[in-house]
Amino acid sequence: MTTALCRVSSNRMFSGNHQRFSHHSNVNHCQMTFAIYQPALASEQALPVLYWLSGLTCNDENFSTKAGAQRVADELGMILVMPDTSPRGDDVPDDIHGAYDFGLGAGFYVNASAPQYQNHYQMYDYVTKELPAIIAENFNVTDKKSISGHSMGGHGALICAIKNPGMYQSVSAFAPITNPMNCPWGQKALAGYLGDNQESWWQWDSCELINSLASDDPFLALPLKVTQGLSDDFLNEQLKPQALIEACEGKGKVLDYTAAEGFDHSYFFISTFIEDHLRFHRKYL
Ligand SMILES: N[C@@H](CCC(=O)N[C@@H](CSC=O)C(=O)NCC(=O)O)C(=O)O
Repeated sequence: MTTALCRVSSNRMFSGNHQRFSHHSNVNHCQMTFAIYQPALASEQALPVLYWLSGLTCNDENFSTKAGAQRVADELGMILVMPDTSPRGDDVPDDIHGAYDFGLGAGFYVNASAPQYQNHYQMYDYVTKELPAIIAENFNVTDKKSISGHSMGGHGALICAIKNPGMYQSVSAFAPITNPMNCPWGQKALAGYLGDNQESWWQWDSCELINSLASDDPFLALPLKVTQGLSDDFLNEQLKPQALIEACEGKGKVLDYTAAEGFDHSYFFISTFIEDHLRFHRKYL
């Protein structure tokens, strides 16, 4: 079924255009907005896509305006697609206290099964199925795609890659929440979106998913890069990079891990390392 796109804005940027579109989402049952950066080269040939998943409190504009990714994407001939982090709208339920770490701006890229959230919070299906189909239908893209993200979105990128062998050429993350079953942000999100019965939680936890992989799982050969600031205020309580390192080691998975001295959790950190990540992905796209 064709999805009607409504152009929200269009700005010339480097050789190409940074644009925002809204559309009805059939999986989230609401209007969604995404951003896309297309180098001018996209008018001559199909280009590969890097999907970027942002973190808590973000919409499509944080990465677009703060990371400085478009200049490098332009040089490398890559399209960037930047979805929102949750469903939106007056009838979309939020955190009951309006907290920043659940509900609006905090969809965690899972498919909710809890009755009060399952109608709208299907962000995993949105970023892995509905949005890629919309992009393929409306833009000049190849079938090559990679995925990256920050914090909640870094974890989102990891689970999308682990759960979809063959879909992505590479995956990377900035300061990802690695083990949501074992940190306050993750426990709150999984309890809220999936319910208190923890039996299904592991299916949305990157470390647990890696632990469950067979020795010949294609994810174990997928290029994976993670950069973590060592002055990140969330490092020990929420992010726990060691859990991911150990999960990868347990499966003999190569992880290109950089511990960046002095960097925090902000977009100052992301903007410093985004070029490294885009060049990393371009090698595989
Ligand atoms: N209370 C803080 C925490 C929110 C925060 O730091 N959000 C990060 C992502 S954290 C994990 O998913 C973020 O990207 N913020 C947006 C930005 O533009 O920096 C707060 O409300 O700031």
